Amino acid sequence: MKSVRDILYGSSIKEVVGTTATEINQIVFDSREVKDNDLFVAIKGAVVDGHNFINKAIEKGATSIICEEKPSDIKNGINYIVVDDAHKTLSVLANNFYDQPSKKIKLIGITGTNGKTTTTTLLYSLFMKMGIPVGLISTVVNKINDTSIPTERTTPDAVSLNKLLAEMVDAGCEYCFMEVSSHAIHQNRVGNIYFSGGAFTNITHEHLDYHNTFKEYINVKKKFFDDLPASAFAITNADDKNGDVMLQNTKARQVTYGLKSVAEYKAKVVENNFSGLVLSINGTELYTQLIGDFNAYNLLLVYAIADQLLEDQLEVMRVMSELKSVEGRFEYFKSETGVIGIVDYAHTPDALENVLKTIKNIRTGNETVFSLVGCGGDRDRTKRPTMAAIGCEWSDKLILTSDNPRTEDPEAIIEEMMTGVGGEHFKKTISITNRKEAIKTACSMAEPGDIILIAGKGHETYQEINGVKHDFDDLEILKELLIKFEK
Ligand SMILES: CC(=O)N[C@H]1[C@@H](OP(=O)(O)OP(=O)(O)OC[C@H]2O[C@@H](n3ccc(=O)[nH]c3=O)[C@H](O)[C@@H]2O)O[C@H](CO)[C@@H](O)[C@@H]1O[C@H](C)C(=O)N[C@@H](C)C(=O)N[C@H](CCC(=O)O)C(=O)O
Ligand SMILES: Nc1ncnc2c1ncn2[C@@H]1O[C@H](COP(=O)(O)OP(=O)(O)OP(=O)(O)O)[C@@H](O)[C@H]1O
Ligand SMILES: N[C@H](CCC[C@H](N)C(=O)O)C(=O)O
Ligand SMILES: [Mg+2]
Repeated sequence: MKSVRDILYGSSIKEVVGTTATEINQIVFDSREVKDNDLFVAIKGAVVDGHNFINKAIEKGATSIICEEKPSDIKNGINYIVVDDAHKTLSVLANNFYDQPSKKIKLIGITGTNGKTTTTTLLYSLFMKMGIPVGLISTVVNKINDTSIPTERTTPDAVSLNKLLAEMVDAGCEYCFMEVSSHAIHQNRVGNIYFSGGAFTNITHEHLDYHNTFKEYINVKKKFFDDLPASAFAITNADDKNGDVMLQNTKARQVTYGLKSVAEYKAKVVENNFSGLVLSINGTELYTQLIGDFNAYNLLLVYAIADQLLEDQLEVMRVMSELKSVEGRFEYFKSETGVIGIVDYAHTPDALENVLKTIKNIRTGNETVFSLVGCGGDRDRTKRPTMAAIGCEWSDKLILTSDNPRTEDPEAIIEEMMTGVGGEHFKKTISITNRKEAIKTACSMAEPGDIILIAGKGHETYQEINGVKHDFDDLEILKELLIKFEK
């Protein structure tokens, strides 16, 4: 058991009412999860203020409270520790409670708008195939060696993150590959975490509902690199307009990769078709089963990181050629009559454009490309017209439909998307609110050889409507309907 004092080490305290000698069971920041002898941290959130739940937490058994403002009704026998910034303090407490697990594992964090899940998952698979014990923290799933742990978010909160890292350390993992979302950097979920390496994929329009401006979004990502220690490496994409900005103030050792610019890790696409990508990396050819120009960047980054960590480059390349596409990331299949169905998690304008350009590059000629595109509710609204505009520019037939409407009216979301469709494209665009009906329509219209892209939900196995998650799996539905409509 640890006392409050034991885990406060490294935080700045304004005032203590009561004592810090009390032993605690767990650190909790949601009053609904408090149990006997827990420490409750009151956080001012985006929606509500955790300070309003202090008394609820005490009723449920909390004996110590971390807060930014001392409540007016101080309860007897309860300890109140007043701090400047509860979010920051939470990360200090979590690191100390689990004995700084990030210092006992080689933790590599990958940030950027697109490509985090793909690169972290490929690295995890590569290291597993090479027989190295490893952990993964990603949007799709968390892994401790072979064991899967379900995940709700891309980057866990500070307490869950440290707990997970401690479990990886106990299981003997030498490395962990982790997605670092901009929300997580901004909310200090990765505060005080010790990274051995950091990498940047790219930055484009996303999450401007949360970060307000693109500049603010860039600065949040940059902070991750500013905070890396001198002993770490920091790898950036030299082809991205903001790639060098990321490393401007980092203390870490700087490394670059790119396809177009001068870089330490340099690749050229030798072949790109439906059987895979062939790359030449620093002069050596790499055959892979992954498809698409954007995966050339992902594979190059995977190689660069593996090269920073391991000795045997040829073995790394050999095993990389065995890697399969990541769940919901350009996952494709061909029906018996030759219709190609692709499911991809492209839910940003840049990702959608990349996927559609990739399809254009590898199509052979006269086939029709059907795209099914939606935008999530309660998320960045400014991307809606852009996603629709990209959809009609790069496909022959565009079906606008629902993604996860969440609490919004799905038809209103589609109407906002429609404002991005120019008059000249009206003829090729249709709106079908029901996602399953939309997939059905594409399948019924497709002729042998045509290509259907279902974008936006990738690996997700649900559709969230009004707070309820209904079973929904794009790939499963697409396969089932394509067979039904086989001509
Ligand atoms: C905008 C955002 O990121 N919000 C996250 C944030 O919420 P918040 O602190 O603003 O929470 P709040 O609801 O205002 O509540 C404030 C505090 O009161 C507490 N509370 C609340 C109610 C109650 O009854 N009792 C109580 O104690 C809450 O636990 C919280 O500590 O902290 C919470 C705890 O960690 C998260 O659950 C919540 O994620 C929400 C659900 C979310 O959807 N986040 C998404 C946008 C997100 O983080 N996405 C990124 C990646 C996106 C990408 O990859 O593209 C991710 O890393 O997953
Ligand atoms: N390097 C890349 N550059 C541009 N687009 C990419 C890249 N890699 C993947 N994509 C596209 O972006 C989509 C999301 O990829 P991925 O899940 O790897 O990104 P992510 O950064 O983890 O996203 P999220 O922020 O949602 O967790 C893919 O389905 C693909 O369409
Ligand atoms: N990590 C992203 C995923 C978006 C996926 C898309 N299907 C949607 O629901 O908008 C988010 O939570 O914003
Ligand atoms: Mg991800």
